[in-house]
Amino acid sequence: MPLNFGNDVDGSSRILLNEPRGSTAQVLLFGGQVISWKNERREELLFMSSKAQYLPPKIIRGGIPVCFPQFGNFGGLERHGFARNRFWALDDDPSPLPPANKQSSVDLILKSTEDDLKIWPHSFELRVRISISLGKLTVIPRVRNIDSKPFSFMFALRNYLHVSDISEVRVEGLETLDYLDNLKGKERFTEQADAITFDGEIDRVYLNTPTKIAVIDHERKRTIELRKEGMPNAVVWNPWDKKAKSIADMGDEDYMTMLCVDSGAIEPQVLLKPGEEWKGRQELSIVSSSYCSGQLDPRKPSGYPPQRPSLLYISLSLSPVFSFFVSGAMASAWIVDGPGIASKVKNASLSSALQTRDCGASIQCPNCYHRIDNTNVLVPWPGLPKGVKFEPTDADIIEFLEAKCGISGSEPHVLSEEFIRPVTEDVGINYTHPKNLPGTNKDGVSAFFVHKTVQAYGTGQRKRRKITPTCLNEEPVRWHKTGRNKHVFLNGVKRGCKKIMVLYKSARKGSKPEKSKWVLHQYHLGTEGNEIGEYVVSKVTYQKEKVKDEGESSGVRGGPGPTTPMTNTPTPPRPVDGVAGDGQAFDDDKMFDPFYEVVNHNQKLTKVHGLDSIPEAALWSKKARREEEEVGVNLSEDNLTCNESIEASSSLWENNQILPNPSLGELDGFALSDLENVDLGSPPDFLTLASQDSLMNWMGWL
Ligand SMILES: O=P(O)(O)OC[C@H]1O[C@@H](O)[C@H](O)[C@@H](O)[C@@H]1O
Repeated sequence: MPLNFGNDVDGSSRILLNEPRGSTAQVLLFGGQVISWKNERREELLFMSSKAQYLPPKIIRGGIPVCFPQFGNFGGLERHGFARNRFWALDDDPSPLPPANKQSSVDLILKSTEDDLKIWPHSFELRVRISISLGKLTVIPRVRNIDSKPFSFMFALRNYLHVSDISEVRVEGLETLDYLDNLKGKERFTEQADAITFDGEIDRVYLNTPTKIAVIDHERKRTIELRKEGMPNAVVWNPWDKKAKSIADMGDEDYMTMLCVDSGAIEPQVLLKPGEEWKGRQELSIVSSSYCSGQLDPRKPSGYPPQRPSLLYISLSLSPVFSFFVSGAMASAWIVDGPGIASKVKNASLSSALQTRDCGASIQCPNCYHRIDNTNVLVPWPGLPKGVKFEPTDADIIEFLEAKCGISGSEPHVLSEEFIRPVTEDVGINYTHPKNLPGTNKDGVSAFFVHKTVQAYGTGQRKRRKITPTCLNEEPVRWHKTGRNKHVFLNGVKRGCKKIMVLYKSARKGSKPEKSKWVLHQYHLGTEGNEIGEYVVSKVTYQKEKVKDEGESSGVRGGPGPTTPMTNTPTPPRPVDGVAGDGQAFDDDKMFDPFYEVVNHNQKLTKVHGLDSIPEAALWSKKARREEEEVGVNLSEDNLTCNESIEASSSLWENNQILPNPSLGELDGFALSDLENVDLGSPPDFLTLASQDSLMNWMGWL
């Protein structure tokens, strides 16, 4: 396939790279420079100055300029060398690299000219291969010495990253390293901060850096991971306001939305003998909303601040996505050696000292960056601390599903991979009694499963929710949908749906089906009636009696304040279609408004909706109710399910002989108890403690 070219206003060509999911990159022959990289949502990931000039031989401020054969003013040549303001050519012979797939990759070459040799007397060939794949931009630079004498050079890829707000950005992976400070005459310092944050000009060349560096953009909930080979330096540059004003091709406020984190071979320089070739590699990839410190290069030294006793609310490292609540001093309270997380640690090819220090189990508060000290655990494989509860929000689960179904283009969060367990058996979650599911417990801690949509729904339109007893004395039970589906919003956009189901023991003749305390939340992508994606997440919970526990009340409400604010799943705009938010579920006015009685005095409605109808009515907004009154009773698939349950469980009920009692007292109790089940949206601001036993059980299953 031929390369895709676009023409610039100045007549020069830009090469357009694209990959099937829609991400793109643009590359100029001038400077061999990437000037744009967009993800599949067409979001630009690289910064381009608002005053960028495309006027060769002027440099272009933004994208990824190539600095060669010098970086900055580390030598006597023009700043950052001359490669960035030369016209490069397409490289037809990128050997020894195999020919590029031209749809997503381009090979460029810059050869020294007569004029260049006057400035820098070394014959060279500088090549870059630029390729994109889903969520990733790769640059492979090579320098070949075609001279008769050795030469040394510097090389850097200046990555102008586009960030939402520089003061909300953090760079991880450079802590404890030495750097040369360009603002202080290249004096050498040691990085003291746990992570680099920005509140002023910065211009540093970090030495001996690890292969992975993370640029975490809190506001955008996005992390760019920089992986590099052959380039031991990382440069961090932001001119801040004063310097930005002095840079002609930079807008006064541009510094707020940019950060350069460069890969470089600067100090030491690269020495090449005649005929030799140097090769580097850089990958920039988007790591969805979260990132785990422990995943950074394990070779990096880690500093741990002294442990803080007392209560801590923590979230895994860089993102407030997965929430945990931890109680008590943590020194000796680690759950260890579950075959899930811990087995990874065991398998890591690290010394045992490093495994216990930086094994992926280290956990950091996203607000104060306090990292829990796990250096003093007695047992060798730290896992999760005592009392830690995996409690993703609805939005987290939808994000996980998007990643799992390949829709977001990012990898599922590392913890979601650990805790949302895949079920591959033909028998889906819906057909197994929840008490028999692995990892479930009656302590109020939820178990999470991801499984194929077909395993959730069976075949056809009807949703199979009847659970076949596994032994003779087991009662038949069935999931009943309760309440309306709840839309789940990501950044204000409806991206998924949550169905809430309660397990009922099927009714015997003459009695009502008896509600159990098992609750199932089933999440799918898309909107109601337009479900998409191959997978569904099921969250199974046994609702514990609400007993006021000392630990809970002190820890959850009245205890010393956590150091970090809780995850804030953005409150979505109120849906226009009348779906109630969690807050509405407890709105007494709505629960006991006149419409409520109307619904339940309407025999037809009561019969059709059956058990599902009452909490649903309580949850409806008035607007939705009015709409439904106008259009009449809507026989949804859930109504069918109810009919299905009627057939299966009770002939009396089927014959409408045991309608729910429409008296207020009965309805009151009924609605309230069901509403307890209906809540269960995003977790509350402070989570209750999970028992260590339940986690042990869970991890045992893992
Ligand atoms: O304006 P340029 O040449 O792209 O360089 C930008 C900055 O790059 C930094 O690396 C240099 O240390 C600064 O001195 C310089 O201002």
